Order: sequence, then structure tokens, then C-alpha cells
Amino acid sequence: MRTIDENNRDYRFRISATESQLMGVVTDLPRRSTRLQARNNHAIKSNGSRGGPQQNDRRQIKEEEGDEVEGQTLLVVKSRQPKLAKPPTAPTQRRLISYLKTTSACRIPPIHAPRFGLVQERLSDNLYELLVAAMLWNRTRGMQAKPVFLALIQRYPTLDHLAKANFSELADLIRPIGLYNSRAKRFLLFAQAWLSSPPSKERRYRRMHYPSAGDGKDVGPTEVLDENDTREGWEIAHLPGIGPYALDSFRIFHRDMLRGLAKDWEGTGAPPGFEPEWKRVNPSDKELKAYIRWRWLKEGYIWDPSSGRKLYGKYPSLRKLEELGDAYVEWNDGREPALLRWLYDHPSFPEMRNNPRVICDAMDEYAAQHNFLINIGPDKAEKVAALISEKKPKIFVELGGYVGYSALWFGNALKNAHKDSTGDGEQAVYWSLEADPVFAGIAMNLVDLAGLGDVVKIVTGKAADSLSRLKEEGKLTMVDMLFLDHIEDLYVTDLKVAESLALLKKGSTVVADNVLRPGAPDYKKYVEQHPSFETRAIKGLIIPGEFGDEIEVSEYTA
Ligand SMILES: C[S@@+](CC[C@H](N)C(=O)[O-])C[C@H]1O[C@@H](n2cnc3c(N)ncnc32)[C@H](O)[C@@H]1O
Repeated sequence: MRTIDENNRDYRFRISATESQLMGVVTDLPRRSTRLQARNNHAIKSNGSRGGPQQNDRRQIKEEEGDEVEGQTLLVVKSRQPKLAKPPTAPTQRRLISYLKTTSACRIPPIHAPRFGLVQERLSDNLYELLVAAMLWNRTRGMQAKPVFLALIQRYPTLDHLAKANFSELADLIRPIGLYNSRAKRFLLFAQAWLSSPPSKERRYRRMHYPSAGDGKDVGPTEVLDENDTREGWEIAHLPGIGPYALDSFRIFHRDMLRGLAKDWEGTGAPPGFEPEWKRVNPSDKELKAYIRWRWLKEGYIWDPSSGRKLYGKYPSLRKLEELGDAYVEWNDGREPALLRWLYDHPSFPEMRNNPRVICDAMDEYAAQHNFLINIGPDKAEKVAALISEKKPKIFVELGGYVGYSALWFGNALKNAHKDSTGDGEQAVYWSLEADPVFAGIAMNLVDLAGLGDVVKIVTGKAADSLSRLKEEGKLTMVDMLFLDHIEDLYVTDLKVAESLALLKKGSTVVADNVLRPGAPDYKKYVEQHPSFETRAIKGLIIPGEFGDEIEVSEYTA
């Protein structure tokens, strides 16, 4: 049954999901639940040693929640995820995963999946059902809201039915998800308000502080905006029970249809150049955020949920992160030797010899286009290089050299900082301490290629051991600039090693990377509370990705 007046877009009598379709979902439920249950029981058994009952319960809830109407799709997603080995050496630093975690804990389908798994995707062409679902899903687990939604839509298939509902019958139906009296009241008010003033493109209403704090102040509380009014207002904002979650759902999944701009929320049938409404939404709800990020990815863009910015496909390498989520490995999976071969095959290879910046640029290209590299990246490297030009350290020590990016960039800066000085004759040295012999080998190769062999010395071994050994051998008596970039959990321990070896002196500077992402809170606290350090943070970006981070710069004053 489908009755709609296409001209005035009156949604009063519109039904898109027939009763039989809904019944199909309802009768399908026990079978899916049994399957899910069996899978979860298996998961609980096989993970029993790791999780404990509470964790397993949570996992079960999450899986059922994620299932929504799309259970089958998500099952396929799970089984298709490639299994990647964890790096065999030090713990992963997970700088990119921390970006994913700023949004949603739910599983993200691969970009080729036809649907994400939100209930709204199924209900997009029926505004009544879409809003009822959004009101029920708001602050309720999907697994709880879904049966109530199905029962409600069966009992009250149209807005007319809902408006005439018996209060206690409606409340009884909503009882399983709680707050049933207030919710039932709100549903009745919602239906009545809709009947007296149906959502229409000709009438928009203010919603204070939506989408952002302070928005809506320019519209009066009872004012109705017509189509020509350029102020912001929303066609459903006058309906009781409609909060930001329902408004965002409406904008993403239906608004363009209500306004007669497109046949669906993806802009089908709209003229070329049309921008669908979903592209302008930056929802506060984490599942909707995850949906928008996934949807942008399908368009070829990485969308940053904290700023709502999209990164114009600059970083194809990050697709792997989005596709694999938690299974993503960010280093030591063969990409580093592959990088070395790639550099030697690069069309600009002839210009790389004796030119550290050309090598670093090519490494940036590799990181952006092919495989993320866990080096400091160009944005933060510029900032540290500026410190080197300003402070002109003679002895620079870095803990965690990886494949030599920072050693090339900063070694070059160190060389340049001293190139005109007559000085005391003491040669500037850049000590790069790297635990992994394969990474250290690649770094040695690149240092040689860059022509920095006279300045940069790569030392293989754990930083703490190498510091002690170099001190003992008389090769390192003090440090002008110490760069911590190995493992955030070792920053305090290894700084204490440097202190205990009396390597720091008045005027020494300690620079620590990744203090915000993945984060080094203990280190930050340590330098802030240390009587001999004056410390400050410099903002910078992790590239690829342009994710915000901080470098901590601490001057030793003792
Ligand atoms: C973030 S990367 C360093 C990036 C490098 N500074 C750059 O910007 O090009 C961290 C490196 O620290 C190394 N590492 C981990 N633990 C270490 C330790 N205890 N001593 C020295 N290096 C270590 C890892 O093998 C990895 O190569």
C-alpha cells in the first residue's frame, strides 16, 4: 500500500513498508537471533579465557546491536576481514587506531558493502517510520528498540493510527525500553502536531543550538520560515520529541526528498553538481558519525569527525585503516623494506643522492599513497627543524630512529645550523638509536644515499643500553637536544636513564613526539612536575591524515 500526494508532499498517509514486509522482518527475527546466539555462544567459549563474563556479555550486545536489520551483511564483513599478523617486535603504537576510536566502537563495513547497517537506511523513504525509529533508537540499544519499533509500526502503521492510539496501550507497547509513559505521551503529541502541521518544504522552524551551539538565535520561537528565507530552520523541528539525533537522521536520510530535490538521500535524479544534504551533516551521535565517515569513504574522501573536514582523497594509504579498523597494522609488516626498494625505483631517484629533502619528500609520498609510515611526518618535522636552527645543538640524540626519516630531516638541519660557524671545532653529531636491526639497516642505507654519513650515526640496540654504552665508551658525554620518539611508555624511563648518566646539562632541550596521539600522559606529567624542566607543547599534525598531535619541548634549567 502506498498512497502519497506527490505534489504537496503530504506525508500523512504515506506507508512504504507494507505489513507483509514488516512481518517478513518479524518472522525472520527468531531465526537470526538463534544464529547470532549460536555464534555468540561460540565466541564466548573460544574467548572465555580472555574476556570474563561481563566482557563477553558486552561483546554479545554489541554484535546484536550492530546486526540491526543488516545482520547478514555484517557477518560477511567479519569473515572477509584479512587476518594480518601483529608486528613481532615492540608493541604497536596505534597512532591511527586512536583516530578511529574518537568516533565509534561499532564495526565498520568495508566500503564496497551496499549498506552500513543503520535502521535509517531501510526507512529513508518513509518519514513517519524514520522519525519513529529515530525517537525509539535515541538513547536505547538497537537490540531493544528494534522489536518495539516493529510492534509499534504494525499496530500503528500510519500517523493517523498513532494519533488515535489509546495511551495505555501505546505505553504498554513501549514498556520494554523504559520511560514508557513519557515516551507514549511524546508519541501522541508528535502525531497530533504532525497532523495539524505536516512537515513540508514550505515551513521551517528553529531549533536552538542545532546543529551547533548558538545556532537558531536569529529565528523567533514561533516564527515559520518560508522557502525564500535564507535563515536556517528545519522542516520537522516543530514536532515534539525531535532531538538532534532525529534531526540528523532526517537530514541525512530524507530531507532532500521532502524538499523535492532528489529521489533519494543519495541525490538520485538531482541535477549535476547537486550536493546531497548528508554531506553537510556532522552528527554528534557516534554511530551516525561512523556512518558519515564510511559514506564519505565510499566517495573517496577521508572525513575527520572532529572537524567535519574531508581530506580530498589526499591520503589513499589511509583507506586500509578505514577498511580494516582494529585489524589494521601500521608498521613492521614488510612495508619498510618495500619502501627502500620503492625509493630505489622512484623516477626521482637520481635527485635523491646527497639530497635528504628529496628522500624525505619521496617517503612522504610513499606514506600518503601506499603505506602509512610511523615517522614524525613533514608538519611536525618542520617544527623540530626550526628548533634546531634556533638552538643550534651540537650533539643531538634521538631515541627511535625507525627507517631514518627524522635522522635525514634533522641531521640535515643540524648540518645546516653549523655550516657557517667557525665554532669550537667540535663536530655536530646526530646519534640515531634504533632497536630494530632491519630498520636501522634501512636508515644506514638512506643516510649514505643522502650524503649525511659525516653527521648521522645510526646505533642499533635498545635506547637505554645504547646510551649507557656510548657514555661508557666516551663517545657521548652530554646531549644538547634529546628527541624521544620510540615508545611512549618508555619516555619517562629512558629520560631518567639520560638523567642518571648526567647527559643533560643546563640548556639541553628534550623534545618528545606523539604526546597527544597516541599519547604520553605520564611523560607530560613528569616533565611538568620536574623541578629542572621548563616545558611547553607545540601543536602539530600527524601526516598522512592531518590528525592533531603535540610535541612537548622541555628545557633543562638545572
Ligand atoms: C615512531 S618510530 C620513530 C620514527 C622516527 N623518529 C622518524 O620520525 O622517522 C619508533 C621507533 O622506535 C623503535 N623502538 C622501539 N623501542 C625502542 C627502544 N627501546 N629503543 C630504541 N628504539 C626503539 C621502533 O623500532 C621504531 O622504529
